[in-house]
Amino acid sequence: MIDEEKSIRGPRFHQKVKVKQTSSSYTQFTPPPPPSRTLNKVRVFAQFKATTQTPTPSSTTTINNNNLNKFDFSDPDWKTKFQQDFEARFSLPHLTDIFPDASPIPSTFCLKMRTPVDRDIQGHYSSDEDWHGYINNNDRVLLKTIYYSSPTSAGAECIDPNCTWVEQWVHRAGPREKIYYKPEEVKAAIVTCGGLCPGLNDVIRQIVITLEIYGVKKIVGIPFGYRGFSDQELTEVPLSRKVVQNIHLSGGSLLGVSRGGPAVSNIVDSLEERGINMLFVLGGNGTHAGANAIHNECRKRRLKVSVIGVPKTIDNDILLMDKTFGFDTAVEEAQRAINSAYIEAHSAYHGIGVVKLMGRSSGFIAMQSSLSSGQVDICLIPEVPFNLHGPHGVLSHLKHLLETKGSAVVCVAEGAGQNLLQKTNATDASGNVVFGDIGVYIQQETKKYFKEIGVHADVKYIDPTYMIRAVRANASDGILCTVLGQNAVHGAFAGYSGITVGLCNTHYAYFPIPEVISHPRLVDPNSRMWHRCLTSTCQPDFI
Ligand SMILES: Nc1ncnc2c1ncn2[C@@H]1O[C@H](COP(=O)(O)OP(=O)(O)O)[C@@H](O)[C@H]1O
Ligand SMILES: O=P(O)(O)OC[C@H]1O[C@](O)(COP(=O)(O)O)[C@@H](O)[C@@H]1O
Ligand SMILES: [Mg+2]
Repeated sequence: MIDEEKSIRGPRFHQKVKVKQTSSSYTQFTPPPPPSRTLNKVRVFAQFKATTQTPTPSSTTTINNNNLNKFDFSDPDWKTKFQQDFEARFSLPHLTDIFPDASPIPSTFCLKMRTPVDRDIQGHYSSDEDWHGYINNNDRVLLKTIYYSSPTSAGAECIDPNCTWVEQWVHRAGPREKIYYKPEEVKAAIVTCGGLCPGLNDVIRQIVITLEIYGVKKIVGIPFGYRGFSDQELTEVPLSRKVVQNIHLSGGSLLGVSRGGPAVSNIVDSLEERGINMLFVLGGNGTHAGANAIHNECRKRRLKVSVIGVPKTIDNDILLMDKTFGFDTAVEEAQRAINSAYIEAHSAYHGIGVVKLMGRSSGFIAMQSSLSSGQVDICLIPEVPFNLHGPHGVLSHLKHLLETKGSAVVCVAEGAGQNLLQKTNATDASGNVVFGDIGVYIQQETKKYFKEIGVHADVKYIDPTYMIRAVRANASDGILCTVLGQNAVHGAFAGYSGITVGLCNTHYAYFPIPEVISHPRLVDPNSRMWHRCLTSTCQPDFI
């Protein structure tokens, strides 16, 4: 709906344009006709409903309650309404939402660049050849791929109480044939926020390389997270392929990281002053909340700026993605600590090894590391409550393990069992609650317990958290970082903003930021993966 005229203020975009008030509908997606298998599934539901009573969700059923309260599942049209709502929620904010007259140009991104002679006068590569390597704006990726025939199926993620099959499509990431920025008018900035994570340098490197392939000359790094936008002593870091060529060979971030920082309005002031019109933000939940706020502020000020997130969280706590970069590396590196704890415990008389791994509210690293190592007897995560003391507590099980196996290994996520510790009431500069040290607590309580019952126990505690976070990305994360970095640049040139990029059922997709950070992604205690972990450790419930 075009209904008003406003003046655009922006780093390099001053003109009068007509403005859309709604932020949706950059392209209208018509879902493809359902394949025959889908039709079969619908028939299965029909049979199911006809021959059985409506199943009630059991304790093993996950009903996604995000946005579901507004649907009346007795309405025969609820599925259509759900899909329409889903499509609106996952439509990607685009520059044309506020600049409907912005006209795209043919992409300058081309893979046919054999020799420098192929470049035009400004160093671009010609893309007027008949090349079919582009993503169509209507391409989609299926978000959920399992059809659960019953809400009682293990790990079932259901929308309605019958667990009806509903296709949920998200936007496919990649280079578009038409782009909304002239490379010579782009000043791109990269910022890395929050804590460290393996792979940050790989993503920075790929963003720079891809920007250069589009023909961008002005690329800078903002030092030390959002703080770099306001701290006068911190100056922009000029970036080029030459600068970033080897940075992925070491961990950390070339640009530095930080928590806390200036208000969003100050960050956007700084973007305007610096003439930045593409901002690539690497960070977790908090950083993405900031990126989305920056995107909204840019829209409010009518700036032609693309803000693109790349999810960075070693905790793997971003919604809807197969995994985030750095997580794989963390799991791999954690093996060294778990193995050391095992060797120590196994070599001692009545040895107990305790390893603490990162995971503020999500126990993915602890769960996957325990599964992978096969050396862990007790895995404790924030999502699953446990008692230390009492007949069903962890300590009593440790006693049993010493009696039966002679040694034991405990792997605990940092956010687990916080209810057992005194609250610190402290927060870090970003507002995250500072946790008590559950690893130290378990070590102390274990020593105390075995002393009290007069049983010898040799307890060794390993906290490898910062050693894990600082390593360079492994090969698998290296690939993930590479593709995410490239897709971030493609998303910006395609004219999107307020989006992030992630791996979705082995494909790469763009998501509107709010959809992936509404809450941290958690381990589902009813999921197959957690059940597999329990099968592997043979641990009982500790409640
Ligand atoms: N809700 C928010 N709105 C705007 N900025 C935020 C918000 N939450 C966090 N930030 C900023 O994002 C940055 C990183 O946040 P933090 O929680 O430390 O790490 P992460 O992004 O890894 O979760 C910090 O500079 C912080 O000030
Ligand atoms: O000591 P720091 O830098 O605050 O980092 C500790 C935090 O970093 C993390 O590993 C990841 O946190 P972020 O995703 O917010 O960077 C958490 O598990 C942990 O609580
Ligand atoms: Mg966080």
